[in-house]
Amino acid sequence: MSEPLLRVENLRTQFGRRDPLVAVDGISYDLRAGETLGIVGESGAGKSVSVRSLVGLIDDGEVAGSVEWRGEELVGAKPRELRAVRGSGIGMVFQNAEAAFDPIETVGRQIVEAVRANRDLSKRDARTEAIDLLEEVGIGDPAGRFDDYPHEYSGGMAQRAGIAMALAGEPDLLIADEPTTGLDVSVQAGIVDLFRDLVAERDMSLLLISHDLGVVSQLCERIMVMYAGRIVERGSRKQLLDSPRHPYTGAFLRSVPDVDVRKDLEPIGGSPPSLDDPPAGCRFHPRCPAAEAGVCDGAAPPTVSFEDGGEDAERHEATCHGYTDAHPGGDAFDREAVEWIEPADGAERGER
Ligand SMILES: Nc1ncnc2c1ncn2[C@@H]1O[C@H](COP(=O)(O)OP(=O)(O)OP(=O)(O)O)[C@@H](O)[C@H]1O
Ligand code: NI
Repeated sequence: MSEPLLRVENLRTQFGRRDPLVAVDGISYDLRAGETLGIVGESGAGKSVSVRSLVGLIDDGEVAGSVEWRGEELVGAKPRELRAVRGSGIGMVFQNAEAAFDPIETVGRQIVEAVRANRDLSKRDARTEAIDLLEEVGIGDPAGRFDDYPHEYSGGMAQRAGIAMALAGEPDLLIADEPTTGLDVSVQAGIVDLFRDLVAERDMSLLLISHDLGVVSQLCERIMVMYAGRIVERGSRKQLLDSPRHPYTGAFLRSVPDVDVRKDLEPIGGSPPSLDDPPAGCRFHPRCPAAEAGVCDGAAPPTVSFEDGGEDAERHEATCHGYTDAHPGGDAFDREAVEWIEPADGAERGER
């Protein structure tokens, strides 16, 4: 297997010192070339902070842990190095595309600048490249729209132009944070198709953040579920959608419209905890229908692994007390399926 492009280890981001708010609390994952990984979760789970922390975009908080990009450590790297990585290796797309542009400069000139910042091209060649990029992202009449100002683009076109900006440095990884949120449903579908084409044609990796499981499951082979600053479950799209193992994942799936099946939605009761004083034990326990007093509110839950999904199965893991003997369990917890149990930090090893 090739070395991962991105290796995130125990990433932790906090804001404030006296009463710190830990927005991202020790998350780890790898991303290899060509992989598509989605992070889903409710508002406030720490999804955006987690990806901004990767590339030096947290200016008023402290980032700890390790983020290796092609073997190069990014946590604590110099601003110049981080800018270089953001310019060429990693492209970023945000929800509010218009904010990626300077309102008083034309879209075309800004893309030319982004192209030239990363590649040694003449002005003329960079202009041709910028027009090609606008065409690639689906802007009709790209040469004609080159001299438009950002506000002259519709929301969907601005998002496409933002993607063109992110592609200007020929990135190997595209990080997109809620790239379709706030757009009309029909416009969203076009953006999803665009990402799918770009990933396939450019052989890029994609790290997609969204509260919209539909969008993530259309684009990502692997999915991680984040709750209150931590990853509570990870696996392939099929593993998570067909056999969710964490009660939060199950509740999350029941709370969002299905990609293709109509069903009754059940909102998750209660609200996510505040991250400046999270609940002890499993952070989901106050909302969890299967929570067990004395177990789930005690030690941090263990991470358990499941072997499902057939031959090319992903690593499927959930961080939950329900699979240990300390928990009375029930139908929701298929203990037979657990292959091994690894204690999370500070958690006791669960007996099988
Ligand atoms: N600059 C900051 N200073 C203090 N707290 C912050 C800052 N940025 C984010 N937070 C807090 O960090 C937590 C995680 O926020 P984040 O934006 O990552 O959530 P999210 O999962 O992306 O949610 P959403 O779907 O609403 O975008 C929230 O409690 C938020 O208030
Ligand atoms: Ni966010």
